[in-house]
Amino acid sequence: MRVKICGITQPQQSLAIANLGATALGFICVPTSPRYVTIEQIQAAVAPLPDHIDKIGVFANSSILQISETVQTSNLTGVQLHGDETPEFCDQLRQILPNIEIIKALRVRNLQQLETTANYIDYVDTLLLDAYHPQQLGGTGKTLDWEMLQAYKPSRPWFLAGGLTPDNILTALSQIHPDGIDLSSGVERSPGDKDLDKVELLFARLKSV
Ligand SMILES: O=C(O)c1ccccc1NCC(=O)[C@H](O)[C@H](O)COP(=O)(O)O
Repeated sequence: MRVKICGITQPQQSLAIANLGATALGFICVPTSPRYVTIEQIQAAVAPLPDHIDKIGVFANSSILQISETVQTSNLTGVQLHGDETPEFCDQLRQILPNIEIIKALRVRNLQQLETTANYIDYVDTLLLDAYHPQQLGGTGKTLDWEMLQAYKPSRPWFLAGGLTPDNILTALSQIHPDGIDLSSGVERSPGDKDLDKVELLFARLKSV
């Protein structure tokens, strides 16, 4: 299973988290986020990482130009679209960045919204389901309604996100079977400052899955 740790801000934590078992690291390119990182910070965090680690830039309602410039200058391998990007936008981005993984994040609060994820299937590589929050786009620590996701089987790989922690991860995975999981605030001391003990505990617990 893929495990993405999101909201990395400190270059020295990036390799440490990869060495603990993360398969993907996420860098927040949303200026309003407390986890926002500049292109220079992403470059420093990405530089020591081995090739097999996915390096994902997280954007929300950015322009195609902004995204493609950041991807190219930061050596990212994927983008996560965490705003209100349409399927058409994902399609256009695919034309510009054909070899980059496109992950569409959807903030889901009910079954009707869950069904709209089908609109993206033809235009993205991966889906990511996050919790809805009225003021914040991501990193909220809020969990989704896991019961609603028990029968969710899209024809694209998908990540479960939203309020996952070392303490609730096994409960979540006993109920639902995503292709990957994404954690941010559940393995932090404060926004952007990852707690390596919590990350280690997470991977120790995942060994039993
Ligand atoms: O983390 C942020 O601050 C953020 C801000 C704006 C858009 C997206 C953001 N994070 C996206 C992520 O991938 C988080 O990992 C995801 O929302 C889960 O967060 P958490 O509930 O804290 O595990």
